[in-house]
Amino acid sequence: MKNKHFWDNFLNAIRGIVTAVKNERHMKFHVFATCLIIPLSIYYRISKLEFIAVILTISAVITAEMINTAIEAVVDLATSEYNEKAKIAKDVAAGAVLVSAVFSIVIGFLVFFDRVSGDIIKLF
Ligand SMILES: Nc1ncnc2c1ncn2[C@@H]1O[C@H](COP(=O)(O)OP(=O)(O)OP(=O)(O)O)[C@@H](O)[C@H]1O
Repeated sequence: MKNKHFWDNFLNAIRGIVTAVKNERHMKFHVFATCLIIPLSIYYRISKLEFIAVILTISAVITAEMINTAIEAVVDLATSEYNEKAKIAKDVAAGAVLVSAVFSIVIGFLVFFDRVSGDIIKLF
């Protein structure tokens, strides 16, 4: 019985991820970026610590985007009228995505810029 409960919750969570990817343009971009960054990390043999930073960054961005999506859905469910509290909830949730996205760019720059630019220079 407990196991069934666990699997139901697990499947609901997977469904939540699939729904977010299907419906949210930004989520599609995050998945695309992840599919690019992981092989790039392997190709450049980045250190374990750098990889930890990359993974944490990816999960922070995706998590923030999913929470933002959930908050947008709940706010839209609560009101279709203009509401100052609705505005605060949506703006703050969007702000969380922006914070994580900005730091992901900083981490990406610190980890990959020298390596990628070095390879590009070698090409010419
Ligand atoms: N009910 C509302 N009351 C007040 N302001 C709102 C309301 N709904 C949306 N807004 C404002 O409009 C902005 C955009 O809201 P919207 O729901 O279109 O989300 P979005 O950022 O465009 O996300 P997405 O593109 O993923 O749907 C919000 O950040 C908020 O400032």
